[in-house]
This record gives sequence, C-alpha cells and structure tokens, in this order.
Amino acid sequence: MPPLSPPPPRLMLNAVSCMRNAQTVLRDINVSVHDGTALVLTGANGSGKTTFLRMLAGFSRPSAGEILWNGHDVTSPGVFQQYKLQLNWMSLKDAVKEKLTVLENVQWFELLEGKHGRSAPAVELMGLGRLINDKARMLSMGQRKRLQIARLLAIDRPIWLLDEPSVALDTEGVKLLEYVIAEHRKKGGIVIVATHLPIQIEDAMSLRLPQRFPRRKTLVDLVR
Ligand SMILES: Nc1ncnc2c1ncn2[C@@H]1O[C@H](COP(=O)(O)OP(=O)(O)OP(=O)(O)O)[C@@H](O)[C@H]1O
Repeated sequence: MPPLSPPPPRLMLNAVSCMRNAQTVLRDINVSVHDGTALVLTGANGSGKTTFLRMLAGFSRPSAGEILWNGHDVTSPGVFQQYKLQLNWMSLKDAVKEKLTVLENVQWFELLEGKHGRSAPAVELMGLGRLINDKARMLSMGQRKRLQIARLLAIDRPIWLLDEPSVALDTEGVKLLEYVIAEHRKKGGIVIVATHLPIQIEDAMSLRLPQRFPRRKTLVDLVR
C-alpha cells in the first residue's frame, strides 16, 4: 500500500490580503490550519489582528487571495452558509444581556444553536456557579469574560476565533482559558487567538503581523 498522504488542512489562507477603509491592512498572508491546532496572532496595535479574525468570521472579504475551508472558497454563498456554522467568535464586545441572569445569558445562545444541557456545567466550569442566578449586570469585567468563555463551551462549534480572550481575567481565569483551549483542541477543534498577553498554548503556530506604518517617535522613546 502506498504511504498515506497527510490530511489536507481544514482552513487555508492563500496569498490573502484585506483592506479596511481603502487601505491594505493585511498583505499576502499564507497559513494552513489543521484540526486540533492553534494559531496565535500577535503584532502591534493596529497591525490587523482583529481584521484577520473578522475576515475569517466573514465580516470582511479578502481583497486578494482566497480562504479555503475543506478546500472550498468560504466567500462562495453555498459554502459560507455551512462554514459560518463552524465558527465561534469571541470579541471584545461581550454581548452580555444585562437583564438576563448569568445562566440565561449562556442558555440564550445555546438555545439558538438548538442545543441544551451544556450551559449550567459551562458556567460552573468557568467558576461562576455561585452567580448563576444573578443578573448579568452585577458581573465584573473578568466575570463577564468568563461568561463569554462559558458560551463558547455551551455552543461548542469547532473553529474558535478569539479576540483578546484573556483581557480582564485573573490568574485562575487565564488557567481556565488555557484549559478549555487545550480540551477543545484534543477534540480536534481549531483555535485562532489574537492577543497581546501571554497565554500558554502548547505547540501553537505563531503569526506576527508586521507594523503597518513606520513608527514615529513617541514620548516613551524621548524619555528613554
Ligand atoms: N471600523 C473600522 N473601519 C475602518 N478601519 C478600521 C476599523 N477598525 C480598525 N480599522 C483599521 O484597521 C487597522 C487594523 O486594525 P485592527 O483592529 O485589525 O488591529 P489590531 O492588530 O487588532 O489592533 P489592536 O492591537 O489595537 O487591537 C487599523 O489601522 C485601524 O485603523
């Protein structure tokens, strides 16, 4: 029997560029992402990390190149409908509904997904069990972030797009985030993270986006 060829990447970016506000933010990006892997995006403020995630989420289209999911261009209408059901997008805007309880905030998304029974364990895992019936408006910033992560777990889609997921989390919260990322990958899930803060993600691929404009001297340079 001939040697088996490795499986094709689940996601592939071929020479992708992306414009925002008539300016090229991302230029000629090539990345292959297989099941169970993680990609960490780093780079200076404004280098395009959020733009990268937004483009993968389908909010912006590539201005050049192609994004392939299972070998199909995600911008094709038939493909996009299926592709977007694979995605779980966690942005800095937390979409927490203040008048609902912590549990209802997670269940709301779970129900939309046609699933049930995952919300309470997810809330417990994220250390919010004591607050499960409290109104979400009572939550601190870090607790709101934990609630967002509980939603990821309850919705349980394969491709996670996480924009600064550890902002506002305490040390235990970051450990929980690292744990849920590792568990998701063990199940074959994909995690793409934009971050400035160190997160321990084993064997993650790293993509550092270049600074977009030559840097001008700042007050910090002058002080140095
Ligand atoms: N809504 C918008 N409309 C037009 N241009 C935008 C918009 N949001 C961001 N940009 C521009 O796109 C570029 C990349 O922004 P982006 O938010 O992707 O960077 P980032 O790497 O995520 O930055 P940060 O580290 O500050 O979060 C920036 O130069 C910014 O000015």
